[in-house]
Amino acid sequence: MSASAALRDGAGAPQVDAPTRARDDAGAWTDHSAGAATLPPGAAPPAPGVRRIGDVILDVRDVSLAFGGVKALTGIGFDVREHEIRAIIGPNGAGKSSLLNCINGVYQPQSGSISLRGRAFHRLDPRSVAQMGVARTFQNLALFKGMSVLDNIMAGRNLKMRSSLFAQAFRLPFGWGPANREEIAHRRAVEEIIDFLEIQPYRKTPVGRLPYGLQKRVDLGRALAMEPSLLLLDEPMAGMNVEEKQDMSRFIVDVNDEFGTTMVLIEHDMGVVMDLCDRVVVLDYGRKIGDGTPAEVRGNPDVIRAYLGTAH
Ligand SMILES: Nc1ncnc2c1ncn2[C@@H]1O[C@H](COP(=O)(O)OP(=O)(O)OP(=O)(O)O)[C@@H](O)[C@H]1O
Repeated sequence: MSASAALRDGAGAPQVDAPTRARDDAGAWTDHSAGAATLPPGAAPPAPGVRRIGDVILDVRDVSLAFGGVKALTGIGFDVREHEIRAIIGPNGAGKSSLLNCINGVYQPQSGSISLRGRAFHRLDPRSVAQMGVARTFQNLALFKGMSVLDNIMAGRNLKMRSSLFAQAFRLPFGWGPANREEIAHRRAVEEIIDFLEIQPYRKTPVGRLPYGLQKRVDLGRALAMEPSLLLLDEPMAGMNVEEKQDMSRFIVDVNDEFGTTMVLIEHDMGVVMDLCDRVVVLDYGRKIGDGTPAEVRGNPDVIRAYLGTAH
């Protein structure tokens, strides 16, 4: 199926099953679990634990970024609301990764502003942005392939560890001392993530020996270990087969439901985008050409033209 057909039909190739509950095109809540009913737009979610879209937490205003003569982003503005799943889509080279890299502090835009809960990111490095609660997964995985699943996720916990390297290096024996107590608490948190992502059988397996889909799940676990309030997912389904995509879709919905984590994801599979996301930003040649619900974006002539390749 062509990209334009996928966009029109809201289906990627291959199609991924819808998660257990989602919003329909009119913004109504739909719970696909047994006995669930569709609520009118704006109505309260159907059950406790199901997310409520809140106020704007990430505000991107008029962001421009150039690499020499290449304008990667021009005057981009959009917002993300608490508990929302937001997608960034666009053809290759549209500027999606550059935008994510601006949001997590890897790139400093030449103009514009980005703020999280009213706090501007200006000139903040990636570590400081991470300390503000922004975590990220990577298109090409950022895992230590020779280390176990457990140790990789533990490494993601690093930012939350308070005791100094000195204290960790000179632990007191028999489990005493703050560094030991802290490590026990962090290990417990990591084990909970491993249970949540259903990767217990692989906890001691070196990540490099796992199938690609499971490695992507470990990368998600590494990011979750930071307990982020905003999670940036760079092509979480890239390179996956249908079954792996279904699993990852379910975990994204579950993370959003159970932890209330707000998410921004870059994704090429239109079926995934249309099923999972509340609102979609569309980029093309570094400019924003669409922004709205999946239904709005799907019917936007500029977006259709960009995907047909006739917009330029
Ligand atoms: N570090 C860099 N140095 C120079 N040019 C860059 C750099 N990063 C991105 N670009 C350019 O900026 C533009 C946007 O690239 P970007 O990777 O953000 O697009 P994308 O939408 O993520 O593409 P894809 O879907 O192929 O990953 C492209 O023209 C790219 O060549």
